[in-house]
Amino acid sequence: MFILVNLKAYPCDPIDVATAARDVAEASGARIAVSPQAADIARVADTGVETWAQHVSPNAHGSHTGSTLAEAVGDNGAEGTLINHSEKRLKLADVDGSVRAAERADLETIVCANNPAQVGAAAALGPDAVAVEPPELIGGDVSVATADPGIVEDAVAAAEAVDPAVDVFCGAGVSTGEDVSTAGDLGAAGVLLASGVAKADDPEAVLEDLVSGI
Ligand SMILES: O=C(CO)COP(=O)(O)O
Repeated sequence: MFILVNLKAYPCDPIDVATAARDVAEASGARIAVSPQAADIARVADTGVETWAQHVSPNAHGSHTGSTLAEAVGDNGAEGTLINHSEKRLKLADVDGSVRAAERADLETIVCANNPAQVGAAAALGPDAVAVEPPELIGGDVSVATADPGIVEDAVAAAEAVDPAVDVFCGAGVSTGEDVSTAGDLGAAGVLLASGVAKADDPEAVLEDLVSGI
């Protein structure tokens, strides 16, 4: 199970979380990545933790003011990127363009989706993975795998029907090792989470609990 911690725009210290994630990953052998604000990618990557962008733009180099260029993200130490997060929705053509931009920059990709139908559409674009995150459960206290196990199972089936090579993640409300374990039992290859770590008083303790569920 891959654990990806999305820091969104939460007011946590990205270096504190990155250092904790690096240490827990090294001690446990678990794969843990941190996805900070684009402006923080280089210094988060410098801690040695696996670093992901929260978004890359569909455009290549050129006259695109305000874009998050995939090549720049990669040059600053990111190994992968989320695309089409629920809080950063893109048009279908731009999801495709962002996946292609990430591929050109050698970034691993996870395309997020609201539901199993969107998971199927996202899988057809050929990312490395897709993630199902019901928007109504994001930021809540109950894990998607507990609140709606069927949506995870249906997402796994939807991706499998389109492209068995595409892994399926789930996210929303994940905060404990038990949540990680339940997600794995439903067929997820990993989890995305944010508030459980970013808002924690002791992110390292939460991460240690999370990896206990792998
Ligand atoms: O959006 C998410 C991860 O990308 C999930 O957020 P929460 O873990 O806060 O529910």
